[in-house]
Parts: sequence; C-alpha cells; structure tokens
Amino acid sequence: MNSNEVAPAVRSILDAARERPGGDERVAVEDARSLPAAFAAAEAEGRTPVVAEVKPTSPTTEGESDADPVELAEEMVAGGAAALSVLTEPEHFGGSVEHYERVREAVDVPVLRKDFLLEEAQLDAVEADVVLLIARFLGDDLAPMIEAARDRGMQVLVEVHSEAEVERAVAAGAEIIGVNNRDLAALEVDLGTFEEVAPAVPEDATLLAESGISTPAEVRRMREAGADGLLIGTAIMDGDPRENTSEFVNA
Ligand SMILES: O=C(O)c1ccccc1NCC(=O)[C@H](O)[C@H](O)COP(=O)(O)O
Repeated sequence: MNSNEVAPAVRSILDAARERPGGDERVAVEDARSLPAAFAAAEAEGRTPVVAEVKPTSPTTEGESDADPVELAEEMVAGGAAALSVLTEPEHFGGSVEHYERVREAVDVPVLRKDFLLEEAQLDAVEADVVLLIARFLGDDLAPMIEAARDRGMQVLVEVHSEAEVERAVAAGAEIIGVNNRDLAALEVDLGTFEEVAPAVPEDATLLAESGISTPAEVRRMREAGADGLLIGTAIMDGDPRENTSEFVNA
C-alpha cells in the first residue's frame, strides 16, 4: 500500500493505527453473533438489514457527539437495526474499545468493530463478533489477517472500493464484503461506486453498501443494485438515532 495515495486525513489515521498497541492476550470469541443470520432475520420480518454505526465524529464530520454510546446503540436497536457498528478508533473518530465492550454487552445484535487494523495483535484489543479489514490497507496481509480473525472466532467484513479489490478479497477468502462508496484517496462519496463494483461480488457473499447513504431513496437504490445490507453512520447519528434508523429500516 502506498500511503501517499490517500487523503492527508487518512494518512494520519494510518500513522496512528501503526502506533496503536494490540491486546495483552490472544482473544477467543466463543459466542460471535452471526451477521448473515441477523440480516436473514431482519428480511424475514420485513425490515431492511441496516448496520447502524455509533460514530462520535470523523474527519468529514463537524463537532463530536458526547452522547453515551450505549444509549445510542439501544436507540438504534429499538429503531430496528439488524446489527451495529462501533468505532474503536480513538484519535480521528472518538471511538474506543471500551465503547465497543459496553455496547456489545448491552445489546443482542451482532456488533462490528470499526477500526483500521493493520497488525494481528490489534485483533486482541477486544472480543468482537465481526471485524472490519480494509483491502486497500492490508495488501498481502489481507489473507493472513482474515485467517487470524477467524482463528479467534470472529467474522470478517472485508472492505473494497474497486473490482480489483473484490478479486483480491475473494481470493483471500472473504465471505462478507462491503463496498465503500467513500473514496479514501479523496474522501469523496459517490453511490455510483457500489453500483459499479457490486456485480463483481460473488452471489454467495453477503454484500454491504457502505458510506454516504442519507435517504430512504438511497437505501432503495443500493438495494436495487444488490446490497444485502447497508452500513449507515452519519445520517443515523445526525438527529434522533431511533427515528433515523427506523426510517432506513422501513425504506
Ligand atoms: O467517515 C469519514 O469521514 C471517514 C474518513 C476517512 C476514512 C474513513 C471514514 N469513514 C469510515 C466509514 O467507513 C464510515 O464511518 C461508514 O462507512 C459510515 O459512513 P457514513 O454513513 O457516510 O457516515
């Protein structure tokens, strides 16, 4: 990976990620909650599968939410979220592993650990149902990181932004794939990215559309393009998280 090809904010995120320590001991997750099963259950109940994100701030957000992550998470679940995503990146997103632990303890849906993981030991910072691994940043380390996460009992969401990255993700063994509409080189969002890249994802993979989804019409657009589920942060955090989640779930 050439970190010069990404926006300065992303370079700063990666520099911080390289410095972050791992856990003291190897974790083993015995009771990981299945993300595909949670999506299937939502579908069976007529809900659009939404992964609602607890995202206190970000490089593209003004200000920082000081709301309690557990209260936010409970509101999102009450609004019908099939799963949650919790930022554990502290420097640029206001997240923490403590937020993750408290949220996972408080809810019974699968919880994605959203971070910029670069080293195997960083998987050991907290027991997680699902971890995000970003194809662009892991290069040849993608397959060993997927294996290391699975060895610990975690599911893996592999994030891609192009057809070439889909091919790499599939070759590395990815079964849950998220197409990020946010270009990490320029931090611009284009929902056309999902429409362009989704056809390259194998039918049997669980496919998520990530980033920039801000209206029910955009949820429907992503679903028509093949999304099994949607990852939505900013548009749920902005205002009433329960009402916002419910609007997307019932899109
Ligand atoms: O959200 C950002 O500003 C951001 C900047 C740099 C790298 C990653 C970033 N976001 C990470 C994410 O994956 C999003 O939090 C997630 O997909 C939700 O996106 P959104 O619904 O647009 O908040």
